[in-house]
Amino acid sequence: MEVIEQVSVIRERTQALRCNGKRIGFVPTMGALHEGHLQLLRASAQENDITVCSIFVNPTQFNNPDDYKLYPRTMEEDIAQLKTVGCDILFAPQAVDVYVQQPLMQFSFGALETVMEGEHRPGHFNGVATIVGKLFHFVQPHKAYFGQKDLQQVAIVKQLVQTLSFDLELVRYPTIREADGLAMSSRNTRLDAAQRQTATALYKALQLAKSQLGQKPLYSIKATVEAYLTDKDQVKLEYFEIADPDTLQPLAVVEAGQEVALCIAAFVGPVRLIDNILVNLNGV
Ligand SMILES: Nc1ncnc2c1ncn2[C@@H]1O[C@H](COP(=O)(O)OP(=O)(O)OP(=O)(O)O)[C@@H](O)[C@H]1O
Ligand SMILES: CC(C)(CO)[C@@H](O)C(=O)[O-]
Ligand code: BAL
Repeated sequence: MEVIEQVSVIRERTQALRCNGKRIGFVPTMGALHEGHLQLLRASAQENDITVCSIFVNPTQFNNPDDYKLYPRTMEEDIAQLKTVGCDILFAPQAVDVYVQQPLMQFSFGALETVMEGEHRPGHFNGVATIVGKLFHFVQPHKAYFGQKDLQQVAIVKQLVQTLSFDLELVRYPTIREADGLAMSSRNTRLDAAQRQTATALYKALQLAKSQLGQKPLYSIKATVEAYLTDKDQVKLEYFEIADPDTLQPLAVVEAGQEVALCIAAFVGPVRLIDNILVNLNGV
């Protein structure tokens, strides 16, 4: 596996690969790799000639300085893992090389950025769109892979691709979970043993809500989830929403045949986690 740090080098490398007719798959990450990332990489390796992974803890998408400072960084282990999943190129740039031009461009994603992650993490999606746009220019992929765990991020990136006419295919890959249901996330490593145990409450809350969909009104389901999590030590719910899976707008009612996204964000101790499931309301 080739490791490239410089923007000018990755540009030249991927440009040459494209000219030679190679199809490039791309998995952008912030490192501290886990099985969720590895599955995206395996899918890319299977579906493309060349797989590029980026590792960059992007400062502009963090709204909380402690979250940025404490974000896990495990480059040596990451490199070892990447070699096992058919990754051809690791792009691991420095912030000074990525952010030469200031100030940042301001994006507008309309209603998509006023709810959930957009509402609770001011500036987050502007930072995500900025770095993802830059990475797409640097890597020039044919196909880019994102996880459903960050469902709203996928919708933002889809809009970015459409608005700026990037010529690539987006893949939304299902969420990979631990055996007890907790969505894999790099931030899970910041949980202590008790918090790790408690963190399963997020997925359980989603399952509880799912079991009531079609049986109870949505406001009552939301109240049930809030009550369930209020009882849990060290858990502070930020939001639970029942939303349209494409627009991410909260729904007031659901209809038979509709697909809905159940989305949650909560602090477990000092660590903010998110999760979601998609539910198809067949026969409701
Ligand atoms: N459990 C998972 N299953 C599938 N894809 C995932 C999972 N976790 C992360 N991804 C995806 O991997 C890509 C890189 O994510 P990132 O590096 O932020 O990891 P992360 O585990 O989501 O970390 P954190 O949530 O702590 O920021 C994103 O597209 C993300 O949605
Ligand atoms: C897409 C991404 C790599 C941009 O920094 C990040 O938001 C992530 O890891 O989900
Ligand atoms: N995995 C999404 C990136 C973030 O939390 O900043």
